[in-house]
Amino acid sequence: STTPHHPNATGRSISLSSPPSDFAQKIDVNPPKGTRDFPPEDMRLRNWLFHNFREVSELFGFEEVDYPVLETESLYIRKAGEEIRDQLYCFEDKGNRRVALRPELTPSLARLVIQKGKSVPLPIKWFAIGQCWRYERMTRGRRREHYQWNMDIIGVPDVTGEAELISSIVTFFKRIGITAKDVGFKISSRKVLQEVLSLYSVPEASFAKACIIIDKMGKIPMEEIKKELKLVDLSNEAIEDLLQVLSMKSLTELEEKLGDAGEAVRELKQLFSLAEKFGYSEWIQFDASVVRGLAYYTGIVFEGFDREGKLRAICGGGRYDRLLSTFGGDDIPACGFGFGDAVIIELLKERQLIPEVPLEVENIVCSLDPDLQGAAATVATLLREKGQCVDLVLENKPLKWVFKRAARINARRLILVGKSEWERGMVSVKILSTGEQNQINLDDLQ
Ligand SMILES: CC(=O)Nc1cnc2ccccc2c1
Repeated sequence: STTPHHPNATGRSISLSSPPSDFAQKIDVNPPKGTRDFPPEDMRLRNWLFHNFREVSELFGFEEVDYPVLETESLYIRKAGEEIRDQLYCFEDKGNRRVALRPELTPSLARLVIQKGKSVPLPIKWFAIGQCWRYERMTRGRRREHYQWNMDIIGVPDVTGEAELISSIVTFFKRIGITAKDVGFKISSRKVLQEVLSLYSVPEASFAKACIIIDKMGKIPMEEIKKELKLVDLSNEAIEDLLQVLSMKSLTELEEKLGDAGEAVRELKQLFSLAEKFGYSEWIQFDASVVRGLAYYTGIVFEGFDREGKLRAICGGGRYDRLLSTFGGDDIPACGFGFGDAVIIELLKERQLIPEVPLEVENIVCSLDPDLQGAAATVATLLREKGQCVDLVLENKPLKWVFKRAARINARRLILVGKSEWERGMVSVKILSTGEQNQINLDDLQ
């Protein structure tokens, strides 16, 4: 080139034609606040986790779906005071549209089900694994994105839907080595709340708001809970009664309070009896304090928890029979759950159940002679056409370098293309674990 070159400290030549300021522009190599990169080792663990999500979903006959990470903001505008609404990652795009990065997957599912309408026969059993976003002040230093596994059953009104969903999560836990000693499910129904509030003629509009307030029990002081419940028109009597019911841990106790005629007790009894048939009774318990923090739940709600009580909820879900109709769709019953990718990894670390997911490449192929680079490519292609993984050494490197890389990528075999062998249509194959080395005819290589 014509421009003068002067080696700088690193010995690499700098072309002075570009102004020195170009070199001051070192970008910030970290991802945006609250987000993560997945370098290879982390990506292998994530793939292991998602592979198990997928395998279980397919074991239960569910079909995979996906939606855009960007949705119209109105999909999430609910007036029940949810945290997910306060933290919506929303903005106005260049077409002046109000849009949002999805904070959860269920509204997208509802949108797609309505879009598909009668063309999709019921019951619908869909699953998705998608990245979800929230925007919160970094003061809390919490993550702004996570991946969620969702499974949903649309069109099944009975608690057989919820029983099936819980069975799929139990199946997942078992697959990755988690037992009923490690985690359990707290199960309740929002109909418990509904039936208590109906004793006090609380307006329907207060129901969802009351649920969201009650979901904060244990996270904010009880005085604050009571204050907020008053603000949504609950009388002191109603509040006291409600809090007493929410502390119940047995269905018998609940039945004494509500009687056995209401839907709440009946459905919970049905669910616990189905759990027996599915074989996961030891995993579940009734706990009236479970309401979950999403406004659209209308019936059974459940959450997976770690029995040591160190971690936040592992997963959660329930019945949402009104969501489709609030989006203008038909009155179709639905239930589903969300399972985040963060707490489960914390739990696996706690239990020393994080799997070894090593990089494994069957072969490393290299030529010892610059003139045989093409021959090495031929050998690599031949093996790849047989479905064998090959790391092809792309430059002429000393053997010491090749052995080091072979060890790092966990290669089983080193295929050496040398001049004398190649002339006889042979290559040298070294099994790296034993050191055994043979000369193999190219046609016999597999
Ligand atoms: C533990 C964790 O990462 N939680 C998390 C992270 N990002 C989210 C984003 C949207 C909704 C919920 C979220 C939850």
